[in-house]
Amino acid sequence: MKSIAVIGYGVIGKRVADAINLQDDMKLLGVCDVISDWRIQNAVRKEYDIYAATQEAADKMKSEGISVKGNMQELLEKSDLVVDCTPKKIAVQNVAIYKEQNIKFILQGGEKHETTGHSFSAENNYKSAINIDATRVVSCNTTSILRTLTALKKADLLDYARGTLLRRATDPWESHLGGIMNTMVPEKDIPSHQGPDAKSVDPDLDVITTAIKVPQTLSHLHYWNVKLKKQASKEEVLNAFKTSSRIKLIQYDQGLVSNNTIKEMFLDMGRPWGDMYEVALWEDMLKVHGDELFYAYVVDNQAIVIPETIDAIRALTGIETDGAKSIAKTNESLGIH
Ligand SMILES: NC(=O)c1ccc[n+]([C@@H]2O[C@H](COP(=O)([O-])OP(=O)(O)OC[C@H]3O[C@@H](n4cnc5c(N)ncnc54)[C@H](O)[C@@H]3O)[C@@H](O)[C@H]2O)c1
Repeated sequence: MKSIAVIGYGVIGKRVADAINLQDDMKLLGVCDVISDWRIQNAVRKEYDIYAATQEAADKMKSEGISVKGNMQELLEKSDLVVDCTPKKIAVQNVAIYKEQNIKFILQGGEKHETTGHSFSAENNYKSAINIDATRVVSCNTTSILRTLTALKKADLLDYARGTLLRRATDPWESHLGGIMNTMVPEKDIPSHQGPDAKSVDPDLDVITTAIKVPQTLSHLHYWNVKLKKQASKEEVLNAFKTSSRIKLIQYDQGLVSNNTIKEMFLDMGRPWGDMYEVALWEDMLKVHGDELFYAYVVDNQAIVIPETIDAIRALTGIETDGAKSIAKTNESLGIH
């Protein structure tokens, strides 16, 4: 049983902590943060051991009646692996501490590939992460790109892919602080960073992305134009996507006509926070025209990297050397069917 620490109990960290807690081959040792408000009270309610990243944070937590188990160093000393879910610029500073402590670590997509030298997407490169010291679970958008293009690649259908990403402006809980309203903000640079980022996992992919920020908070929406290696039928393409357990084919004709209706369905399903770990790809919208393929999907940015992180823990600690088995185990625990 491997002992896992989570540093940063925010949007991603709290979900990763719960997901670790659901596994029978790893143990959540504790969560570490600097906050002392309602956000960390969620961890108190769940009876997680709470560690403070700084002395100042420890004092504040104690003054709020939070029982502090120890400091970050003490948590790391007891752990086999740490998942750092702090914001960018902070995680990168923690890397020196993890290396000094000689502890395996996983960073999230806000960090650069160079920080770990390995980037992870379970269905693509699980094998290359087995027993290594560090990886970066790529961002929500990049994870969706890799899942979909890997499925096409494995079916020997993929020549090249060009995608346009409509990106949510901010996370729901922070929408009082920022985000855009009544406008759309295109990214100046083409390609946007997500296409090149997918190549940090799979350098062979020929993928170019453009991106635009849109005024809503629920999820991202991607439109893709793919050049296939040969003329194919819609059925062949769908069969390729069906080989991924983390792509969910959805029907526009079933009333799933927007990102808010999709979110509502996942809330109805009883998923925590209405989380959608899968890429929701419209089956009836998908079109094949000769050797050209067109499709669109929705990405729940807050949820999609959670199963990936659990698989990355199994790979790095070596508790499962078969990627397919890890994916199946993670899926079962999170209700991905
Ligand atoms: N939010 C998303 O949709 C999303 C999706 C995919 C990947 N990511 C990536 O995940 C990472 C975390 O993002 P997030 O959205 O969860 O951020 P967040 O701001 O919601 O949470 C970060 C947490 O880290 C804590 N923190 C800050 N400084 C700390 C320190 N020194 N020690 C310990 N804890 C500290 C904060 O208090 C907060 O609770 C980033 O790399 C981000 O790019 C985010």
